[in-house]
Amino acid sequence: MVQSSILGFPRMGRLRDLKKATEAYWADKISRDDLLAEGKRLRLEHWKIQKDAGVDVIPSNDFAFYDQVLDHHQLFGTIPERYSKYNLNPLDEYFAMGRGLQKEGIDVPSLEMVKWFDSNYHYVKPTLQDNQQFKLAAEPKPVAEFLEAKAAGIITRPVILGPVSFLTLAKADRDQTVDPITLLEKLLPLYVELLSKLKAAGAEDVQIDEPVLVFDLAEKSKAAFKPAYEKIGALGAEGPRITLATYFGDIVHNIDVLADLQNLHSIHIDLVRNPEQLDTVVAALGPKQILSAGVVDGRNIWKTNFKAAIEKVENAIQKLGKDRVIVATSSSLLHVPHTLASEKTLDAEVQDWFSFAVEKATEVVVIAKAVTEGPAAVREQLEANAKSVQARASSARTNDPAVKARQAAVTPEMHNRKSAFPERYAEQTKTLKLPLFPTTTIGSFPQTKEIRIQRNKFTKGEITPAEYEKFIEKEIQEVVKIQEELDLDVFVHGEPERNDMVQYFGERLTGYVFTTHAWVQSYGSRCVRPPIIVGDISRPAPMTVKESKYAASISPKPMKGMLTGPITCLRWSFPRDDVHQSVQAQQLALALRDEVVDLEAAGIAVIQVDEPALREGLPLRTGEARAAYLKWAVDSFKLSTAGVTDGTQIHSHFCYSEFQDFFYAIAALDADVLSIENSKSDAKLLKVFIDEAYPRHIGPGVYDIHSPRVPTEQEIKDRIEEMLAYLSPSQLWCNPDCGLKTRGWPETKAALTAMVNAAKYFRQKYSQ
Ligand SMILES: Nc1nc2c(c(=O)[nH]1)N[C@@H](CNc1ccc(C(=O)N[C@@H](CCC(=O)N[C@@H](CCC(=O)N[C@@H](CCC(=O)O)C(=O)O)C(=O)O)C(=O)O)cc1)CN2
Ligand code: MET
Ligand SMILES: [Zn+2]
Repeated sequence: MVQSSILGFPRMGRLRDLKKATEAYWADKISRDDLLAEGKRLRLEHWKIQKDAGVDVIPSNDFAFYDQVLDHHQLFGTIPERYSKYNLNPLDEYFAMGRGLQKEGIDVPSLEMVKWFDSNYHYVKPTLQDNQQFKLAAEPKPVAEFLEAKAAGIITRPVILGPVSFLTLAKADRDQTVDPITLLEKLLPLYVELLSKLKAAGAEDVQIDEPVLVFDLAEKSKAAFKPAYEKIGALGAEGPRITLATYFGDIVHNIDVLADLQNLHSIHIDLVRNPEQLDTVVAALGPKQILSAGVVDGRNIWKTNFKAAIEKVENAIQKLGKDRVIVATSSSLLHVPHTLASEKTLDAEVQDWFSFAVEKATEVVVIAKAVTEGPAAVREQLEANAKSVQARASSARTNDPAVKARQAAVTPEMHNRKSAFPERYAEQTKTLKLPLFPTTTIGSFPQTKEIRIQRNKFTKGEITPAEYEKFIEKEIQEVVKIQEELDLDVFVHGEPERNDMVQYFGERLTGYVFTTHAWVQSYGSRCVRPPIIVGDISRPAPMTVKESKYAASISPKPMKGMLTGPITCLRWSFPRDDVHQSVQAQQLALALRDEVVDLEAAGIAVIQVDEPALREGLPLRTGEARAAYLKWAVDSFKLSTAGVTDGTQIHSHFCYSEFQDFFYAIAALDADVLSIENSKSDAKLLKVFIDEAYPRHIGPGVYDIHSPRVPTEQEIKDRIEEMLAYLSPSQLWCNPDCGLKTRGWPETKAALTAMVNAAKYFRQKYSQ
């Protein structure tokens, strides 16, 4: 019998229950026991959903209160001393690492958070010491959660991050020099101990994720697989059967590693992203090894094409036999929303094209049944599926001849500004007249409860568009006044009208549909509701001009217009899977180009086009694919921004990624001013500016906005001082790491006051 399996389930709950409980706990509105109980309730509910759907292999330990990678810090006893020294209870210590803590004499920033592979999920980077010791937690979470499920009558397959991935994704702590992979020998006994404990608790199977196998691995990481899995495999019958899971790419370039993994029970591969790897991987399996075939997409919301998925699985069965193949999701379902059943406002035509986590659970079961018992056993489901796949392929929604015609008319010149930076800058200074170390913010100001309540009322029709507009104007007045008081140099309107920087644009563009409950975890308690691209994209009307124009009309200082760039709109949406992403990006770029030109015409002389997702779209492996991506991605940004005159200053913004090895691409965008997250990634990034001899203006973030912690003026001065070792005073801007929407007002004002004071200090110093 061919089994069905899921690699991980979204943990927020149907109505973002985990987010609500976690934030209530942080606000001291519920107790620790309440939060722990809510976590337990959600885990149970999610196991039951999968069990009721008929899924054979159900994951556990895929749950986390903040991030599943961060969990391993407590699991392995690698909590940096700056957190452990307070002897907090484990939950608070865990949140302190995730989001920092500033309370009752405690003042500690969070650990660094970065993108999880090429997704919009963020993990907390394991951070290790030169003299790192490891110690398995007394009650390891994977064991506890396995037992919890078992007590409810559900036998699960616990998931843990593998040792090679844990160490490869880790970094040395600030001021430490250790290369984490060299700690393998010390770490391995903990895996052995944990696996024995899991086995003793009754776990027959464990999923060990080694997603780094899809990278071009450094030799040291690659060589670590052999000793790691020899040791783990040596447990034999004393340990559980191991499924080694890879996803988000193929493992063909690392196929020789499989020879060292022959004592593992099964190997999971992503056959949605890279179906062509099947033959190579099958050929490299040991004689008894099982293939876990990831054929149901864990990263997108399109209904699985059963016919195509069944063909892939049948292909594997032909070579391996029915008892050596498992049907699985391509990756964890963490990246898709909970259930389509919550969507009450989607057009029926498109609703039938989608499948979220709950629906995907049924999909793996149907596919497994089809290949086990034959198609007749699930005839009805197969017929219904073929019908929706066909309906989507032939829908008039997907094809807009006017958009196609406009794309055909794009010329190379449309990608370039009229003059080079020095001439542009000369024009810009005529109108802008900025001081040295100009201060600005990244766009959003706190999205207060009041803003969300008013927007909610507006969405529900409880207040009129005019009333909502009036409310937004009042908010803009407020942030303009505050920016005046803070004495910032380039103002923003604060983005109060935006629910999210991508969703907002999705809601205003033709070719998109959007949802009401389709939330996906982005980091910690924060979620996004990615809009869905279903057809060709165009802009029926200006999207941001009204608010920017209003803000400029009441502000004495330059007002920065604020847009989300084409690549970020694409990456943070659920994209189409029927046309290449470069086509979708160009359509977005053309829509945004019109918006940029309209903003300029409305008198907005500084326009920021955010592209924080540019880096995450970079193919995970080096080589030709990367060059091809960068060509169309950079072109899309340039196409969206190059319609303006020299005197209009184009800014762009980057955050949430490691940029050291990517700065050349950001430089290629030819933006006049960049703001780039820097405050947690040490001086590595700064060094690049010298290496690249970066010629334009730049504001590396001077403080971390992900934490409620307020930086001191001295800290900010130290940051700027550090930057001045790499950049000249005339090119440096002063700004936070990212937008302030997730922050409260008191900490925002305090932090910006410190920032403005620090900028003034250097302005004074360098103007003498
Ligand atoms: N798409 C996207 N990806 C991104 C980022 C980003 O800004 N956008 N930033 C980076 C980090 N990720 C982030 C992701 C989310 C949030 C964030 O603040 N999310 C909000 C939700 C934002 C939102 O869409 N809010 C809506 C809906 C708000 C809401 O919850 N409404 C309530 C009702 C209103 C109420 O009583 O609060 C409901 O629907 O139940 C709005 O403002 O209108 C949250 O989780 O709290 C921040 C950063 C990288 N990736
Ligand atoms: N302009 C946006 C903001 O300030 C940029 C955010 S990047 C994730 O929120
Ligand atoms: Zn940002």
